Amino acid sequence: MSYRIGLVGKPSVGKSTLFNAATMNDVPEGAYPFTTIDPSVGEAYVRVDCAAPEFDHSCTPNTGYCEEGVRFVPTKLVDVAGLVPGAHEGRGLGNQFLSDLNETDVLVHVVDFSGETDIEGEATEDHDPREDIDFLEEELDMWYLDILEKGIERYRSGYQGEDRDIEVDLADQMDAFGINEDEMKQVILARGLDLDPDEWDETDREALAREIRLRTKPMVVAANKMDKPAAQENFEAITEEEAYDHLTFVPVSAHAEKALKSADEQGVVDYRPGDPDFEIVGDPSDEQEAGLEQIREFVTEYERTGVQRALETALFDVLDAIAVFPGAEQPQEDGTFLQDCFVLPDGSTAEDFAYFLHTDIGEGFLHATDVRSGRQVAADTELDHRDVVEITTTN
Ligand SMILES: Nc1nc2c(ncn2[C@@H]2O[C@H](COP(=O)(O)OP(=O)(O)OP(=O)(O)O)[C@@H](O)[C@H]2O)c(=O)[nH]1
Repeated sequence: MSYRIGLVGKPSVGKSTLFNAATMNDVPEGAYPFTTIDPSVGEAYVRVDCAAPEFDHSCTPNTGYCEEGVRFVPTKLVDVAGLVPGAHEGRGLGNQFLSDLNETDVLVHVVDFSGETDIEGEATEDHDPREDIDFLEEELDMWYLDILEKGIERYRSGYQGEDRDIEVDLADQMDAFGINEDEMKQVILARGLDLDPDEWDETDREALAREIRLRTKPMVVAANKMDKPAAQENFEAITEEEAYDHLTFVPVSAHAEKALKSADEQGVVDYRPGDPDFEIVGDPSDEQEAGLEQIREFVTEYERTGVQRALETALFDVLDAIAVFPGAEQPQEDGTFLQDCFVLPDGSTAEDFAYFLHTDIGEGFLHATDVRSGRQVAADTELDHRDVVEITTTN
């Protein structure tokens, strides 16, 4: 499997700029693990510190690429179009939008923090970005609530037989969100509720829907247009507020990332995507140089342009996924080394990893070796981010 990061946002917030910047990559031909004719799905990369230098070898990536010790691991970026606010007029989110959302593992909500686009995406001044953040969350919660209510009806109708447990019917109904019975039960009990929906009032049902949404559709807010002073002010204020503690914010200038990647392609700068700085190596015009220096000020202050960081935060912080290298201490006979780096769910064990590589490897699993320490690792040991693991099988 490959993770899918969904990019959402109302019109004119810079979603296309961010999508293009993240997927505009000068990678060697044949480095693409998947080709797609769907323009809304692009290949982006997440950065992982390569393990190869620790073994004094260079890696030979099968997919993605490696630049000076940083591995760029492919991930899918999906432009989920169709977030057109209007639900305040009772329109709600479109079905296509919702079904596309279902196919993503984590969301990056692009919000124009400069306040220069109104809720419909038209140019304005002093628009409050909180409205956009709240809007998407509330709409998602209503969507979840709708499905939760259907699950409750299903339980009440006794459709699945008399002795069904509520968590079973709810988990069945909400299957597409990837929540199982145990997790459903946990959510209900954590809210201090009985396992009987007749005891729940509307507030309880709304709270359950929200909790399930937060667990199954985690989100990063990409605070875009942070190169503008108004955006910076909004960012400072909003990220301080308790009401937004449950969200992860990343300051972004999609503009800056795109400009740096273009300048890098033109040979004007040397820039590795996601780095906190760049070097001017070509011969820019005065105007271009002034623009680049402005960008430098921004990336220095905010440490990076934020485009890479938004994607990495989504996978590695919000989803808590881990990147694992299958490998051995020495290069293969053909000279290849650490060809792969896979992104796996949080909590993956050595055995899960074996099955991930191939069913035969999973079925023949004997033991795993942590290549750094040379120690054997049991089947049920949870792996860590950046582990290098060799699997030994019976066949
Ligand atoms: N200052 C600034 N402007 C940006 C940034 N990112 C995008 N923009 C500008 O914002 C406007 C909208 O950007 P788009 O990328 O077209 O926005 P979108 O969200 O894809 O809009 P639609 O295509 O209408 O859905 C353009 O004029 C961009 O140049 C940024 O980081 N900083």
